[in-house]
Amino acid sequence: MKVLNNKEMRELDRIAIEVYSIPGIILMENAGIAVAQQAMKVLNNKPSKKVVILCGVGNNGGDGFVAARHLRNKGIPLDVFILGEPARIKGDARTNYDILLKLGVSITYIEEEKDVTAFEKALVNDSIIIDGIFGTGLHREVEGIIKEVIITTNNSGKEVIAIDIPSGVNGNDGKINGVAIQAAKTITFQLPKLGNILYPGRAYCGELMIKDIGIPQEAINSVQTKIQLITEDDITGILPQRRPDTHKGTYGKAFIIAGSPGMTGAAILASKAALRCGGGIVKVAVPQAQMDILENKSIEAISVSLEDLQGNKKEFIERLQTEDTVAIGPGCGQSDAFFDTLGTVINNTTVPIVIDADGLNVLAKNLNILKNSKAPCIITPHPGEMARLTGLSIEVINKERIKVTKDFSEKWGVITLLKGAATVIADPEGNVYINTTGNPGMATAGSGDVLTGMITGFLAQGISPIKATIIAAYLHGKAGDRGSVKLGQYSLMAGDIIKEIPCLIKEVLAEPLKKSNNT
Ligand SMILES: NC(=O)C1=CN([C@@H]2O[C@H](COP(=O)(O)OP(=O)(O)OC[C@H]3O[C@@H](n4cnc5c(N)ncnc54)[C@H](O)[C@@H]3O)[C@@H](O)[C@H]2O)[C@@H](O)CC1
Ligand SMILES: Nc1ncnc2c1ncn2[C@@H]1O[C@H](COP(=O)(O)OP(=O)(O)O)[C@@H](O)[C@H]1O
Ligand SMILES: [K+]
Repeated sequence: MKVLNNKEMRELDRIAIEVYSIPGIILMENAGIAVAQQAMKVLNNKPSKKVVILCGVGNNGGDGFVAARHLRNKGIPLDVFILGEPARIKGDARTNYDILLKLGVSITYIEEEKDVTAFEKALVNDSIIIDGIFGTGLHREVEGIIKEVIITTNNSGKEVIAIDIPSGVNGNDGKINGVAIQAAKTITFQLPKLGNILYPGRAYCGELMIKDIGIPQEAINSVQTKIQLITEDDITGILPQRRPDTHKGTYGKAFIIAGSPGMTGAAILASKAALRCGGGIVKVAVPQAQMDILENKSIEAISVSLEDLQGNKKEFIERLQTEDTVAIGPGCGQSDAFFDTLGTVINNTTVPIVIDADGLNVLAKNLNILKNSKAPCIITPHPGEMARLTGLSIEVINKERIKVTKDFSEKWGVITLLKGAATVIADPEGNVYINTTGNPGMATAGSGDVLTGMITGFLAQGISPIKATIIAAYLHGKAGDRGSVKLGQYSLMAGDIIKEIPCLIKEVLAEPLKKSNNT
């Protein structure tokens, strides 16, 4: 699903209105109805009902006026507050404002301190607040009386439904323009905005709902953007069904170089995750001393002595050429011998390579070795590893997650998966995919090793590098979400993420199976 910035959303509205002749007032009506319906759902659980609606003077406020009219028709007591000079209400918003005036709806204009007090007084008992102050038109810091109203709203403890995007959140990047409404629910229209998806804005949205307001698919197709949100629909049906006339070779050979003394777990987690994701044969190169532990804990994986490979480069290169994918890095340590091993892999592999963890830490010593690669490379840094690779601070990386990931992919010709909330994936062509599954319970040792194993398992089966990365990121986060529901975020461990993989894969495979059974 496309994710838009403010300008692209305005362009989409323009195309719907001018090219496809859908009157803007219809879009506003649909938007306002969606908000009113959501408010009714929330109110159904409350003994006494009242809605307080905050409206700015733009179209976000216009949506608020429409919601007010529909709630009034349902007999819901209302207080409408307007923030800003009413003379500035124009166009469709003006039409809807005038209707409210004709209906005699109580409207209070918040211009000075005493009006903020009136707003506070309106917040009685089980009232809820609808936030229609600013949407995609926010363009500078929120100050003065509006800032006060937002702070009062946040301190009130009332449930807030935000229209399109919580007021104060910048739709372009999720940053906060001074202060922002903390919503329980946000209803955004047609497509998510970047500010709904990227932190901190995403945290201000509460539960995000994306409602169709009648913009045609043709209009959506014509908006140029390279940024996509990964959704369940994108994942369902991508994984190939298993045909009866196949064998383990059909599902590919994955070679994972992982683990070192004290970190055998990384190799175990990655190999198990690769097998659970359907890789046919998983071989793991670990130091000789780790082979027994690996074989005890991951009985289906084949172990190989890393020292033997490092000692016999010719055999190492021959082995690399028989694999369908190679992953390198989890728990490997940062020795010179390992840096050399990474160079051997990069120089002699033509199948997709996944580089993670210590693979990235040693890669940071000389990124230019990437230039020798004839293989598609996928790198999976967390912000700390990305800082080592780029020389940027972790703070800058987290503030500019999309730009940093995209720039790195374009510069080095790799697929980059920047971990964290939200995970950003970019390819060398400048396409960006944002993943929002996952939770802070996954901030636990080894969960990145599981992700590496998952990507590797999908790659082994011949799924394209970008698709394998996208599917793995989505399912890894979703497995973490399921695990956290069962065990709690405090107690989730990396191994618990692996346990959730089988059911999730069954679910995303189920849809095309049903389809093929029906034909
Ligand atoms: N046809 C359309 O364009 C549609 C737009 N829709 C709604 O319209 C919204 C966008 O409407 P607008 O473009 O009118 O913009 P907004 O309603 O978000 O806000 C613009 C108004 O707020 C003022 N403003 C912006 N930042 C300010 C600040 N920091 N302090 C004080 N005042 C500030 C601007 O000067 C302008 O008057 C969307 O978020 C969505 O809710 C929906 O009705 C669907 C259809
Ligand atoms: N707050 C969070 N929200 C979503 N996902 C998270 C969060 N914290 C961690 N994760 C995910 O957990 C994984 C952690 O990986 P990583 O830091 O490499 O761990 P390790 O090196 O211990 O294996 C990443 O996929 C990351 O996106
Ligand atoms: K809003």
